[in-house]
Amino acid sequence: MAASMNSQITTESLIIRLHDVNVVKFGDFTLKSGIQSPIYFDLRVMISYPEIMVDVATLLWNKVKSSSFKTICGVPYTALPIATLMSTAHQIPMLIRRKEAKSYGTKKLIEGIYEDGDVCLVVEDVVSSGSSILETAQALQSSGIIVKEAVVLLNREQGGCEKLASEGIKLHSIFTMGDVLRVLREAGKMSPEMVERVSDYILKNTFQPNQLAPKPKVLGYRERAKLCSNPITQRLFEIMEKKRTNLALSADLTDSKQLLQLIDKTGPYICIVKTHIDILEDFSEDFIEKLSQLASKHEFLIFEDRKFADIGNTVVHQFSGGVYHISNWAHIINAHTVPGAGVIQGLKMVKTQNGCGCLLIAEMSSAGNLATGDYTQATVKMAEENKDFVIGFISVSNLSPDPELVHMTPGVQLECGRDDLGQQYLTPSEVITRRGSDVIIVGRGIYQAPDPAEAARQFQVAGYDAFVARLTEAVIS
Ligand SMILES: O=c1ccn([C@@H]2O[C@H](COP(=O)(O)O)[C@@H](O)[C@H]2O)c(=O)[nH]1
Repeated sequence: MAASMNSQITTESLIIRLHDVNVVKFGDFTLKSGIQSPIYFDLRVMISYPEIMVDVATLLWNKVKSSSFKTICGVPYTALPIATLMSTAHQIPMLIRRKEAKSYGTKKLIEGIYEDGDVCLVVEDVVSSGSSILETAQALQSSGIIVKEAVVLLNREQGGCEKLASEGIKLHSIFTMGDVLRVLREAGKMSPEMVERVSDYILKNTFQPNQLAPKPKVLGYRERAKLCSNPITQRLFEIMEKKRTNLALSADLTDSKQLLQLIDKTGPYICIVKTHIDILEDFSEDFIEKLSQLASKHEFLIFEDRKFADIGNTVVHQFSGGVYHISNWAHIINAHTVPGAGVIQGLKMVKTQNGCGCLLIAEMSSAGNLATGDYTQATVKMAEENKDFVIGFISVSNLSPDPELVHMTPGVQLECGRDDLGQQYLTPSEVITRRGSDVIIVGRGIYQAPDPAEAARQFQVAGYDAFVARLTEAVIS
């Protein structure tokens, strides 16, 4: 490793200082790709140590100063302040990539001044699979900016460099995982056993250039059922296995007689009936009794799509009381996380008839919805912290590798498209095979079809085939 231009900073001394301020952590960590790692570099800690930030920015700059670029762009968020330091110290204009395009105003993905064909250097803190650098590079490229090089503090040596090279991006790094292990071992800050454990992990967890990230193992429904501690998810996966279906019927009719007929006809093909009980014109206790009888007859769970979204105290009453007494009959409910964790605590307090699991609405299918980015991530965290009651997500993608958390996706039809009010449709194979969701939720695609039972059968086959394709792909890759 070379000493930097600033004679005070060597990469060795920087590694030791990063270790001493707790940037390097040992344990069991889940990386962005979903795989486990015994070592984690939390470089966000650096912002509390300005002198380290300046040294990192200096080292990065020295590494690339002979390259040719007109602007620099940090991968959000940790690399943003580092890129800012490089920009101000060397008077190189900076660009910022938005994680989501604004839905108002300029709707820009890239902030800052640039012209078509400008060359931009991407700055990042750590690279493992290379996917974060690639996301930023692709956003820049889609705005007409050329990305040929990226610079990173730590290359974890898990295939990111090769992946970026295969996409035409040359990666420069200050140090590698091998350097970290050597320096920390020589300084007596890492035991030989831990060095061996990490080296072994790196050897076994290298990303292939044609793979954005190693796919976590795809489990069958029977295996998932066995892994679930919550009786509702256990039961759901058992039904999915037995009936070979991942189809939830969104039973959005307003007449109870027609609704019961629809459910009876489609019952053999579904694992869940999703209701909006408050749209029924003629709700009665008798309807609930008949719905529960159909649930036993056809073996499906009842999901009331009430979307609780109030403070804990209020949702207690909404769930247990009022006209509908949802807690007496629903197996599954759902909640928005906008009120904070109190909504989960409130719902969890209610005594239920069937035991009840809650899905958190982490993403939505409708155009322009705000359940994205940090909101989605915070929702995933809430789910992981409340697994005694939260059984998964309403989402349009796979958000957690945890086999106990189930993903259910609305906005599904046999062809992609949209309705006039912002609903956006994906196909079963997009949702299940490519995006890794578990359950397709289908409403109008079934109940507005000329023959709803036949439509349900088609969705059952399409959804299940899509799952088998995901299993098969996982085995082959
Ligand atoms: O993000 C969401 C959350 C819930 N829904 C509900 O799913 C069904 C979809 O019905 P389709 O007729 O298949 O469009 C409906 O009950 C929504 O309230 C959703 O669509 N998107």
